[in-house]
Amino acid sequence: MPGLLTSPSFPNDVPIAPLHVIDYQLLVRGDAEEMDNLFQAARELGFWYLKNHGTEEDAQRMFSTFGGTLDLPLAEKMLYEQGDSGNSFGYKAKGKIVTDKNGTLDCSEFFNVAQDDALSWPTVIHRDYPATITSRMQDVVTPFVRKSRDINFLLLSVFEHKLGLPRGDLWKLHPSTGTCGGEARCVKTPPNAQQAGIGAHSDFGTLSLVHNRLGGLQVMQPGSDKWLYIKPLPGHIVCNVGDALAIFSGGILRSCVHRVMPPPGEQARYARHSVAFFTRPGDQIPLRHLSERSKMVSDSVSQAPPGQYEPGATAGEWTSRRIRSLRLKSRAGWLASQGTEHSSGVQSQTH
Ligand SMILES: O=C(O)CCC(=O)C(=O)O
Ligand SMILES: [Fe+2]
Repeated sequence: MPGLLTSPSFPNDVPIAPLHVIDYQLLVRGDAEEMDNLFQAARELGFWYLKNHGTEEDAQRMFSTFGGTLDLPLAEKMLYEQGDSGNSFGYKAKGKIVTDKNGTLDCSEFFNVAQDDALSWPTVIHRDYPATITSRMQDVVTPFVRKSRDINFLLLSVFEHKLGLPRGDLWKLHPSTGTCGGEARCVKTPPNAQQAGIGAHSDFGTLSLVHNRLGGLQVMQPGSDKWLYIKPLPGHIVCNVGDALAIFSGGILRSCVHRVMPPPGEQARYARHSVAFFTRPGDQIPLRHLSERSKMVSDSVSQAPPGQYEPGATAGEWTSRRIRSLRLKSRAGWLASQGTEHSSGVQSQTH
């Protein structure tokens, strides 16, 4: 599959975001310095690389499984289209989402598989998927989802500790009973694209794990108006904080605006695939800062405008509202889909 190649190599004349590299194995061992590094990365930019995570082969199998699915004829993929009701699971066709305030439509397609469906397989919780996915659910998708979720839970335990929250406080917002919006995704953008694959947005979940082969992912540092590329590093996951975790932490952890542009330099001639896993809170969990549980969070909330970290919705309601707005294909939808980063002045959406 040519689109999965890492060559031609990433050019060295484009601006690159200076992300911290976090060693997962050091976190597993409870290394205090690495925990500090992770906390610093999540507070500053909300993006970091993760190495030694042990899921590289699982991710490679996801690229093949989902890459093959996205290569199916359009009519077949459309049988699984997510629709306009605010549901994220299934297929998102090209041109369904606005990427900027002028109403420019996106050129990316994705396939999303619900964490709930992967973990309960063969019991269906949300929806059905094409045979290219169901035939690999047990040996590819479910292990990827389970391992990615475990990684995020370890990262959350570090954040609990560093935020002064009681142990388990962030975990329990992601219960294993009931439904949640967590999902695995593969994004594909065509070769020689002339517009954004995914417009500026912040992720609306808790934590995202992104496996990149070709470049194109860009992030904007808080207080800057410049886009910086995130250079794919072999064997490294790009991790980022989503809006829900920014809200729970009263803004201490940053959910930063990012987008997907055509790959830089010679890489632009190829189709680009990425594989991601999104941890999202349980659908019934109220999205609200945890200031009653941590003095650090309460101090942060007390300095923010009233209501900033209290959108007045459950995680499930909020996610579906955002997706519905994104698909309105209008300037109004674009504005309504903005997440916690609206305060930065960047015109962003949430995904
Ligand atoms: O494709 C990527 O590198 C990132 C995708 C992304 O930001 C998203 O799906 O929310
Ligand atoms: Fe994203």
